[in-house]
Formats: sequence, structure tokens, C-alpha cells
Amino acid sequence: MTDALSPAAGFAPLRTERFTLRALRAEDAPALHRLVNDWEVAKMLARVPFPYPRGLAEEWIASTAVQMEEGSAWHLAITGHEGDREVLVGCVGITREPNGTRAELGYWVGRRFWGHGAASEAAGRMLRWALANLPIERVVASALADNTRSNAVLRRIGFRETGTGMQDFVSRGGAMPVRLFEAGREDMDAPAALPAAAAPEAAATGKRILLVAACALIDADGRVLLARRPEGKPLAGLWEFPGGKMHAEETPEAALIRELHEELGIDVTEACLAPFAFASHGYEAFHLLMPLYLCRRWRGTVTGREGQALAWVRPEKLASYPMPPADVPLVALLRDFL
Ligand SMILES: Nc1nc2c([nH]c(=O)n2[C@H]2C[C@H](O)[C@@H](COP(=O)(O)OP(=O)(O)OP(=O)(O)O)O2)c(=O)[nH]1
Repeated sequence: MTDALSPAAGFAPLRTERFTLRALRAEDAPALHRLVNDWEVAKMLARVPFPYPRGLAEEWIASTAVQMEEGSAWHLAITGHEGDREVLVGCVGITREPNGTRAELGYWVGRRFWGHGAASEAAGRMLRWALANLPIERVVASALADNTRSNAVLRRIGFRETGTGMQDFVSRGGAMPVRLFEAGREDMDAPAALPAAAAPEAAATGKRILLVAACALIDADGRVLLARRPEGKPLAGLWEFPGGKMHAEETPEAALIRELHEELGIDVTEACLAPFAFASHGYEAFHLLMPLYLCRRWRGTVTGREGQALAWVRPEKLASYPMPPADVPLVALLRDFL
């Protein structure tokens, strides 16, 4: 699986309501040093020495650019505004486990910015970005067992506590008890409520039935198009067949013609949509009923119009792309068929 991961210079800043999360710059060093060279901040952080040597700020900032280039970690400045002036509020970072499918989230906020939800806002955004954009399955985090603020932040943004442990804290000169946390895509926001008109109930489960039409576009080389669900949607980061919810009174074909135009900028005709199989899968909040069509002919160039990543995938490689559970049987059928 390949992912277009932006190197430091080209990293598009992540915005939240009040902050911008951007690559660290050499000129952030003085402000970073002022904020982190504070016992109240440093004592909560496992890898930060106290006192914090001034030169280390420059060195660390330079190392974050290298990590971003190689795609191993993203440490970002949390910046806000005071009047017209940009101010450094803290840092938030995500580090991938080498050769693994997990990443670790860490953050700190300068003392004068405490008490305003900055950590939740920045760390929550970083967590969602990571699950939607990196080739990872889970994010882990830890906090000192008695750091009630940080434990609350992690819970608030979607982490579950998985246990306790001991971790070395450079600033304390030894191991300290910590709480361990974990979050996956299933811990992110539940899907939004469905309009009643489009949601009959399945009598046996009491769950609404969600009708979604999906399409496997197949190119001249027999490759299948997958789209990555973008940040902000349920199941963000998983790969899916393009398509979407059927509107009330819409046929599956009409829904697909509309969705493929909106999402991919292509025009398909009903005659080119061949019914292939369907998924029937119970999610926690609804029961998904999803016809899957095959389409080999369309007009226009396939483009991710909603900023979603796209991949043309050989049938034998489909299984290496994490997909929603409903799609797993469809992928097996498609592989056998193509
Ligand atoms: N398009 C698509 N959706 C899938 C697949 N597998 C799967 O479980 N789903 C689920 C995820 C969502 O719960 C639902 C599709 O809803 P969606 O939110 O993407 O639909 P939409 O494009 O109409 O989105 P929106 O306008 O509501 O943002 O179906 C798949 O392969 N393709």
C-alpha cells in the first residue's frame, strides 16, 4: 500500500476552530524553549529533560523535519493568535511504530494556555488526521496516572483506557506509573443520525436500514478503484468502493450516477452499471444494505474531487487495503471474478 505522505516543507497545516497545527520552524526555538522549560510542563512529559537546554530546542526542531520527510513522525507546533501575532501554544505529535500498524500520540501545552481546552482541540484533530491519513490501524497514548487533566483529555477525544504500566520519565529521573490508552477508527464519532424517511427499521434488530449504492470501477488493466474515506466521515482512513447514501425516492443507479459525478468528476450511464453483488452488514448504529455495481466505461478523468486519496488496485492486492467490515465478502467475490 502506498500513501502520499507530505514531507515537512509541503505539510499542509491542520486547522482547528482556534488553532493551526503546522510543521515546526527553526524560529520557533525561543518560544518553544520558554514554554517547555517549565517544571510544571516538563514533569508531565516522559522524554523531556528539566532544565531544558536552550540548544536542544533547535536540535529537536531540526530532527522533526527529518522525521516528517521519512514519514516516521509528525511533530507539529500548535499555534494561535493574539491580535495579529502568531503565538506558540504547545506541540502535538504522532510517531509511527517502526514496521507496525500503530502510532503514538503525544502533546503538551504551555502553562499560560492551560484551562481552555487547547490540548483536546489540538490532540483530537491530530488523532483524527492520523487515523484518516496514515497507514496505521490504532493510536496509543499514555499519561501519568495522577495527571487527571491529561487523562480526561485522552478520554474526551476518543481514547479508551487499556491498562496501567510504568514508564521512564527523563525529567523525574526514573520510572513512574502511567495509564495506557488506545483508539481506533471504531472509537471515533458514531455515524450521524439518518433521516427517518430513508431509514426503515429491520424488525429483528430494531436498527435502521441504510441504503448505500457502491461501484467498482475497473480500468483497462483490470485494476479496481478504491477511495479512502476522508477525515471527518465515519470510518475515516478505510478504503471503500466509491458511492454513497441513496436519497429518498432515488434508484441505486441514479444515486451512483450522482455520487460518481460528485466524488470523482466522471459521467456514467445506467447502461454501463452492471449489478454484481451486495453487502448486508450490521453496524452498531444501523444495518447497511449496499448493492455493488461494476463499471468499465465512463466519461471524464477520475479525480478525487473531495480531497480523498484514490488507488487503482490489482484484484490480488485488494486485501492489503483496510476496508469497512461490510466490504470484506465483496472483495473476495471480486477477486475471484476478475
Ligand atoms: N461508499 C461506500 N460506503 C460504504 C462502503 N462500505 C461501507 O461499509 N460503507 C458505509 C460507510 C458509510 O456508513 C456508508 C456510506 O455513507 P457515506 O457517508 O460515505 O455516504 P455519502 O457519500 O452519501 O456521504 P455524506 O454525503 O453523508 O457525507 O456506507 C463502500 O465500499 N463504499
